[in-house]
Amino acid sequence: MSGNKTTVTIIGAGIIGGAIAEALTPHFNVIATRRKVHKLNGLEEKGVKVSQDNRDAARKGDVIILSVKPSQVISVLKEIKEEAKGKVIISFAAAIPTELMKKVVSGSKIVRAMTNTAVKVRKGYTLYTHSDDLNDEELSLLCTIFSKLGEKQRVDEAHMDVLTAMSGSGPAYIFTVVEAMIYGALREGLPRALALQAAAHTAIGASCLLLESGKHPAELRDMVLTPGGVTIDGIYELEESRIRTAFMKAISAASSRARVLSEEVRRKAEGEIEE
Ligand SMILES: NC(=O)C1=CN([C@@H]2O[C@H](COP(=O)(O)OP(=O)(O)OC[C@H]3O[C@@H](n4cnc5c(N)ncnc54)[C@H](OP(=O)(O)O)[C@@H]3O)[C@@H](O)[C@H]2O)C=CC1
Ligand SMILES: O=C(O)[C@@H]1CCC=N1
Repeated sequence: MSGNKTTVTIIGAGIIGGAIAEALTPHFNVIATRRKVHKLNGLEEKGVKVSQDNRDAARKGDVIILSVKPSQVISVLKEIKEEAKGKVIISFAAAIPTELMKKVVSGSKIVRAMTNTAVKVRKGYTLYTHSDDLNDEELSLLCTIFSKLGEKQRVDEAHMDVLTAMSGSGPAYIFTVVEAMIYGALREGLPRALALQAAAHTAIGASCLLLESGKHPAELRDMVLTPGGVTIDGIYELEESRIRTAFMKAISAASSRARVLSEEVRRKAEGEIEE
């Protein structure tokens, strides 16, 4: 705690850690680390304290966020083990189970979270699961931290790999769809900027309608299909391209990759823990 504010330490402030640092800075004291510390100059200008020293940053943090690559999680946990004792560690790494992290830092309380790059505009969707040793104050702090990133939801850890493939990876799929729609419009001669605005606002509107109406997407899609009208011809083309199969396969492939990654890290970590 520095002054009245809680200190949040972010270890591995790259794409997602940097976005989290920016989102939390107005509300907390934030310390961010990475090895190439000069790359954090932009964050420093926004009020984040930057450092190369993970252990010192972990010592100063009331809560520690880990946003290094999955393959780096275990070695960073070992490095900060003493400084993180008794504290909450929130890992945003894909595919690393809480139980594996707990083996390395048994004296810390572990939260496994997944969010997405929409944190940059405070519209992230954060899924999280945690060990059962967090007290009410820590749980409340957790909710405050996640709500500064966008929407949040606690889930069963069994769902985390698929949710990583859905919500963590999801912006990449949505951008693929939006990009493809823009290309379609360009083929028809629409100006580039107008095509982008039309695709992006349509995506926002459709998402809001889906969430607010509570209706199934199939029902909402049907409402757009005027008999003998325009949209059904577009949908006919998409169905011929097996677009739904393509997306189903994408989610399955990414989920499988998360499970493989998890196994790879576990095997490597178990070797290191036994040493
Ligand atoms: N990108 C995304 O959309 C999402 C990513 N994630 C998860 O977040 C994590 C990070 O992903 P992402 O931000 O994309 O990757 P990045 O490579 O952008 O970020 C990782 C950061 O960790 C730093 N780092 C590496 N080793 C250390 C170390 N020993 N000590 C301190 N910092 C270190 C790296 O900087 P340097 O080399 O300078 O040390 C780098 O900036 C992953 O585990 C990923 O699964 C979760 C949700 C979404
Ligand atoms: O692709 C990845 O592994 C990370 C996790 C979710 C989004 N990016």
